[in-house]
Amino acid sequence: MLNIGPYRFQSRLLLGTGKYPSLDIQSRAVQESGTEVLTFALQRLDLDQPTEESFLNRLDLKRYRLLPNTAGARSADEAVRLARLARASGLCDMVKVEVIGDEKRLLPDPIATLEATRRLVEEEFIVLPYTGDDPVLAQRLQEVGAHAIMPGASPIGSGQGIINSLYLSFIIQDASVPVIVDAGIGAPSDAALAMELGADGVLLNSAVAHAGDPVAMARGMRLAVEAGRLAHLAGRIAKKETAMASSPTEGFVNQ
Ligand SMILES: CC(=O)[C@@H](O)[C@H](O)COP(=O)(O)O
Repeated sequence: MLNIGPYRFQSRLLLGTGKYPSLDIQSRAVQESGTEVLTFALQRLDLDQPTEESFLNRLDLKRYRLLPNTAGARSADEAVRLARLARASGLCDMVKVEVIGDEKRLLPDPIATLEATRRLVEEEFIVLPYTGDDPVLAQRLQEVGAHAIMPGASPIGSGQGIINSLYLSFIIQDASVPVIVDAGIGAPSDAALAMELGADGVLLNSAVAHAGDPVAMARGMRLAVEAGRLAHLAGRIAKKETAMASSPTEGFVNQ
């Protein structure tokens, strides 16, 4: 069970909703993924025209918890404003803080992210900041009350998978809130590795939305997250430098 603030989830896969080839494919991929949490950029929604065709009209929203994100924000002020807008529109009190500080690489601004997180926690939001893979910043975010930490595996949309598994492990080891690896996941093997390292969940979008068959990839990601979690709980074997026969070599009758 994944616990984020007051919310409980069976699925550990959180899914983005941008850039699918069609709304029909998106809604089938969402179902196939088994996700219970859907994230979307608040800036993409026209809150004044809720009847406009959007994924929100296609899905049975009782089955999902919405996680609006502040993508597009370039300062703590903008992120806080977007989060307030989401709450005022009755969307959800859970928010993914995303403040970009490097436009070219879409990397998060650590200082603005920390500031926005602190202010939104004070305003009693359930706050999930998207951050780099810096273990010290992850600690600071927890100190100001973040309900989960979402370190990037690699730049958003890059599909490069986990660049720094060591730092990610440090964040996971020290965390007292859920760690959800967010952004840069390219293939199910990346998602499985994040879970094997001990992450509590994975958030991804591009790897499914841009796949040749998004619906099949959504299923692949679901299975990978489940497999990685099982492997983490089961405990993998240690890596050895030398070979070791996997069949017993003693005690046979012909010896
Ligand atoms: C949808 C969303 O929140 C993205 O900003 C997120 O970070 C996913 O990144 P990928 O598209 O790389 O999976």
